[in-house]
Amino acid sequence: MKFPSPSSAEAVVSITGLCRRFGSKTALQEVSLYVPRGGVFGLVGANGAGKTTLIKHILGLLRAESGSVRVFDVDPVADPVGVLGRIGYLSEQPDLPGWMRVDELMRYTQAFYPKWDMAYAEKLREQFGLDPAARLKTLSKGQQAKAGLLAAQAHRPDLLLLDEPSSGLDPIVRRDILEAVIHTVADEGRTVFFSSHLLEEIERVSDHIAMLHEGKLVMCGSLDEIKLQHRCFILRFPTTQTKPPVIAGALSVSGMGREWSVMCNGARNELPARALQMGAEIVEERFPSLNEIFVAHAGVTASARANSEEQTTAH
Ligand SMILES: Nc1ncnc2c1ncn2[C@@H]1O[C@H](COP(=O)(O)OP(=O)(O)OP(=O)(O)O)[C@@H](O)[C@H]1O
Repeated sequence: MKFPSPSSAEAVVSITGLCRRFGSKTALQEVSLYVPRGGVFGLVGANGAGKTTLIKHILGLLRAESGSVRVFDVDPVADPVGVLGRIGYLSEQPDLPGWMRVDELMRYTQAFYPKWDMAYAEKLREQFGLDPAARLKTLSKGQQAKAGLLAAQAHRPDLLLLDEPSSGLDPIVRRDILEAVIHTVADEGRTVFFSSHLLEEIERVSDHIAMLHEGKLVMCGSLDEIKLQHRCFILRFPTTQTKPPVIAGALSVSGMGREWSVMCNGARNELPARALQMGAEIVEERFPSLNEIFVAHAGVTASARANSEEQTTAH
């Protein structure tokens, strides 16, 4: 699947045809995506979709099996110091030294980053309500996530990379973390790359999104464009349809009897005429939620795989 790409000068991350297998398991298959400079880029996908594997390639922790990965137009495996010095990274389970106090963590992390901004770190510490004297192992899961975010953010990285940063946290801590993320972007020219399996979270904070499903990129683009391109129609047929009607341009069709819900991607002007030709009337037209869009695209991938498996078995 091809998606529009900015020029490499505009892209903070530029991934082309990336494939990765672990034994017989394909974790990433021909993934190409471009993260533009500035704004929040949300990577969404169910558990096991390949999000962490993709992030590990951006960090240079995994070498591309095939395809290429460029971060700031540099290969992160060939130049880890050059790339990692400009990235702030927070993983799903931040690996913090439990014996350290919060203020020690701040001084310790400062040693790794020449651009560390202690005044900004202090501001974040206060904003997150972290006691400077508290040992990290005594902090709650939410407080540990905030301490990890502080350490990832206070050197004002060009790219803040967050792998499921709010996984397992309560709604208030999630909100605090997302707000800190949005403020990071308000710092001129900074980019946040944020992975989550929570679509509503991605929808709330992202300007651009990419959707991974079973290692494949099923959609990528600006959130506004994606939402505008998709449309849902409820069609009513004069008679009961015993199987889903085949409508050119439909991404997904669901329903039963006389009423069927049809989602289209880019064919919204043509679809009403096609429905009319089939004798159906449109009883409702609306914008689908991001969740509905994701499910429709994931379903297309699943049925394409089932078809190709059927063809392989037939040969
Ligand atoms: N080191 C590894 N060895 C074997 N299989 C792996 C390894 N790392 C990842 N995988 C497999 O690759 C697939 C993608 O895993 P990945 O962790 O990238 O998904 P994810 O989208 O981040 O999932 P989650 O939301 O659960 O963290 C999974 O099927 C996983 O089991």
